[in-house]
Amino acid sequence: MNSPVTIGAEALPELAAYLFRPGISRVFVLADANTARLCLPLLEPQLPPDYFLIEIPAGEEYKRLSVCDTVWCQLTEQQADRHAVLVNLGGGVVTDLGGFCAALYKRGIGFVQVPTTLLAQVDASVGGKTGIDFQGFKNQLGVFQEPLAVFIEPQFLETLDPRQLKSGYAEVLKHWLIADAAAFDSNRRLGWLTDDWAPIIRESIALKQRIVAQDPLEAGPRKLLNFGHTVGHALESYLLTQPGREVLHGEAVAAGLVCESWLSVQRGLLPAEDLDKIETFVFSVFDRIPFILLETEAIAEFALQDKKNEGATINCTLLKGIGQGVYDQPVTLGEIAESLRYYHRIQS
Ligand SMILES: NC(=O)c1ccc[n+]([C@@H]2O[C@H](COP(=O)([O-])OP(=O)(O)OC[C@H]3O[C@@H](n4cnc5c(N)ncnc54)[C@H](O)[C@@H]3O)[C@@H](O)[C@H]2O)c1
Ligand SMILES: O=C(O)C(=O)C[C@@H](O)[C@H](O)[C@H](O)COP(=O)(O)O
Ligand SMILES: [Zn+2]
Repeated sequence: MNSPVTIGAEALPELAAYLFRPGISRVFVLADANTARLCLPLLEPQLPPDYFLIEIPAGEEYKRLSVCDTVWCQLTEQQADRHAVLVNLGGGVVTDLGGFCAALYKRGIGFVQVPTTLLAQVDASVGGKTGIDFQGFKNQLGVFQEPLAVFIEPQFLETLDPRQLKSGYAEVLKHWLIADAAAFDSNRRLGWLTDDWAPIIRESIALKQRIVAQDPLEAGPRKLLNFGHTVGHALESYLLTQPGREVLHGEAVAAGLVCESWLSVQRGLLPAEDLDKIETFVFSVFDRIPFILLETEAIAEFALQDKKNEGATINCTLLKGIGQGVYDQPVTLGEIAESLRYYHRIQS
């Protein structure tokens, strides 16, 4: 069942009411260095006075096991019991890692998500995927565990870097491509920037929750939400191994949307003019990610660890039209590399 989500100015007051309920022994807040500084001041008046802050460093490189160790150590030192609640205040790194830590601590304590990036507000905070990166592979360790509730205050986005806003927009675009052709069409005319994110957040969350409700453990239709991620995660993971060339999750997903749309055309599923519309929209928002042709095979190899795969078969989510995703489409390593070469060609 989907967790309850509150979006808007009422979100933080509702969180306060939630945390003051009887039965919660202590409130722990997990934040990264940036959200502790920039977002905690807005949240703090809503927290019980004896809350305990656990602060971790910011960035994807810290979505890793050693950081979970420090979180579990602090929970243990503070004698957190099973009735403690962890409030994850941050972007997708904090909501993924915090959810994972909460799910494992004493076999599971409750957690709530307070997402502070656009990416986490439209995607990462809902649906119950939690996890960390391992051995260079994205989200290699994780569990499905729904939060107790999600509280979304769009005001947090006011301090967010525009590059991070764009990164979140890639997941919004993904949602439209798999299931909402009308939104894709109207927004490609309007452009990506807005000063009112609330309606976009509301619609994205509703669309994601509809899909998750059908298939919470990703045995079938939830794979639609992974469109762009077979190639996107491969590119993101490869570039994480290249100091100074790291890209944001959403930036890699945006490239993945183009590559996997191209694969959809190659399969005869998507008309070429739709690929053209998708590319035009993507490149109106995102810069091209630079890599050289010699790197395409090494990037593609990361797709061998994709979680949708079955044995040696790489299963991709593709499009059979704008707004119509289709999952479990086998593709070869060679085709993935070819899609990256296509992306490289349109870069130059
Ligand atoms: N679980 C899921 O369903 C799901 C979905 C999509 C992405 N993800 C994961 O989410 C992660 C990416 O999340 P992200 O893009 O939010 O990155 P992030 O958590 O690293 O946040 C991006 C940066 O913004 C800073 N920040 C956060 N909120 C801020 C604010 N309000 N003002 C100023 N700075 C702020 C952070 O400190 C960080 O430096 C990836 O690891 C990805 O795999 C998970
Ligand atoms: O919620 C989902 O399902 C998704 O696939 C959403 C993705 O945007 C997200 O990046 C997710 O973490 C990817 O999961 P993974 O199973 O491919 O690691
Ligand atoms: Zn994603």
